[in-house]
Amino acid sequence: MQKFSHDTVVVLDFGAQYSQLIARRVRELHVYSQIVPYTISAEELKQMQPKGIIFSGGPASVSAEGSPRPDAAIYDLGIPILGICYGLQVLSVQNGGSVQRPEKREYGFADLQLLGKDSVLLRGISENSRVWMSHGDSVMSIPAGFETTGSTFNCPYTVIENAGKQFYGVQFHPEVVHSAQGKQILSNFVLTVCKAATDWDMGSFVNTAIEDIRSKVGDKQVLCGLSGGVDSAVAAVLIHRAIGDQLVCVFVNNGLLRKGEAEMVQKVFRDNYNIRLQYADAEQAFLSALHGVSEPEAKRKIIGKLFVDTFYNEARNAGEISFLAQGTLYPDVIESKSPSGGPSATIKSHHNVGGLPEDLKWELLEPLRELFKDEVRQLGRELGLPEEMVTRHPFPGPGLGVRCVGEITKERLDTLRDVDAIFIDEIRKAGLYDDIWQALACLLPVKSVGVQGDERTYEEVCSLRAVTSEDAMTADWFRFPPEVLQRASSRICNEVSGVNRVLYDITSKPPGTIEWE
Ligand SMILES: Nc1ncnc2c1ncn2[C@@H]1O[C@H](COP(=O)(O)OP(=O)(O)OP(=O)(O)O)[C@@H](O)[C@H]1O
Ligand SMILES: O=c1[nH]c(=O)c2[nH+]cn([C@@H]3O[C@H](COP(=O)(O)O)[C@@H](O)[C@H]3O)c2[nH]1
Ligand SMILES: NC(=O)CC[C@H](N)C(=O)O
Ligand SMILES: [Mg+2]
Repeated sequence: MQKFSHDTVVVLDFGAQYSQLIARRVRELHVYSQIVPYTISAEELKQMQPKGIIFSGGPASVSAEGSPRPDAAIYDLGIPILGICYGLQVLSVQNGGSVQRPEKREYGFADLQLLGKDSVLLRGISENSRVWMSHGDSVMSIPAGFETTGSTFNCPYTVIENAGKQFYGVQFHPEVVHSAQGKQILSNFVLTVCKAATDWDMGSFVNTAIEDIRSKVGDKQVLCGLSGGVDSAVAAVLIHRAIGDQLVCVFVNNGLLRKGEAEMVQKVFRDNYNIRLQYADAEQAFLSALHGVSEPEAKRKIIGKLFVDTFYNEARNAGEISFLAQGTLYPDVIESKSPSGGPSATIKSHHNVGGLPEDLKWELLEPLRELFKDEVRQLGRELGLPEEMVTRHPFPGPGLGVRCVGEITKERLDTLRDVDAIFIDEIRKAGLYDDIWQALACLLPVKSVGVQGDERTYEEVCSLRAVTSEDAMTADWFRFPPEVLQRASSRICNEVSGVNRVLYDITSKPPGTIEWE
């Protein structure tokens, strides 16, 4: 590991769903941040010379045997540390404090009481500031040299510190928006305690990313899966800036695309960019492999593998390929598996992460892997991508395959394409497209009885979904004016043959996910 080129705060990942959110909050302060696995040695960290270290939360209990511990020599590096939740607990235990699981767990909101001590970490924080908790274990005694600066009703040691050593710990999660002054606390740590320089922005991300891509790729060839979505478009333009014609893009028509999409994507790219683009018509291969499959993870694995097979096929016409580039973002990674191979839970295998074959014969090039969607949009603007491209709703690689709930057939896909097109059209006509993070339609594996023109019908049911979100990690259902849903519903039943019932999905994430499968 080399020294970072910017002042950096590293996040030691203990498997929290929120690790990358911590990094992103630090970047919002214009300080570079990167996640590293908790297993990193103190020696490696020393070489990287971070200005500060944040210990993330994590699902384990510090009292459990084999629970994750950082290298204890980290405490001798003289680098400021902030422990969050599990991070606080591990910091306490390794320095001589104790942690136990009390009867009462604490999930949700709490009011932070300040204990009247002058704490740099708590500067500007108000009495009873709302904080968000999610823990079963609690610190029961703090290490020698530490003092408590904040508490809550259920948790006496909510904020602890050893100001001399610049070690801090908080039991709540300052990185989530529900902690009202969380940003201020992170800013106090990063800017005041660590004194990190605020020299990071998307412009410097572009320069660093271009340098990284050049040094990784050398004079080799890269194949990039281009979907027409914002992530792969940004990745392709960024990589093209770095290595020019060593890049070839492949757009796969997997038969699971939306109405008119294949034509549209090719046109936008051929009209606007001078990037080599190959079109792969793989509809038959995808549909026959998916025939009779309805289990979501099985579908995802099949689709992931077929994407790669298609890329291999296309590579034959593209020269000697060494890298597969994808527009993978952080939320794709965290839901599929822990970024550091650590202990977080698998929610679903995103086709471009958990769905990739283990013996992929090319190296991966994923320059956006650490970023969230809104950061990628910012980057797209920085790179001059057209606004309609930058603001497009996300569309998953497995496409309508995971929206045709149950069995996938060409006929059901065509029906779904028509439903989707009407829904999106009505959203655009109502001027709501940009207020919504993502809108989608699913076809459900049930039929319902209806009456049309005095005749009994027994046909498919579709479900419409629209959500608001910041980063796809959590989402809420969009509150439509009723007339928009009404227009969409009557147009769908009138214009799409084979559908006689329309539902609107009012599930947030969690407990739902955005896609149905
Ligand atoms: N039809 C496709 N052809 C080629 N590559 C694809 C296709 N669909 C997805 N991919 C690859 O998988 C990656 C992940 O897909 P994902 O949908 O997350 O990103 P995206 O399509 O680029 O952007 P968005 O999230 O806005 O839809 C893409 O960046 C791209 O590399
Ligand atoms: O490229 C992708 N490949 C996938 O396999 C995949 N699965 C979900 N998504 C998109 O990710 C976001 C979060 O989706 P979920 O709440 O359904 O997990 C939403 O924006 C989903 O559309 C995918 N994107
Ligand atoms: N969110 C967390 O980091 C939780 C820490 C630990 N697993 C607990 O339940 O207390
Ligand atoms: Mg997409």
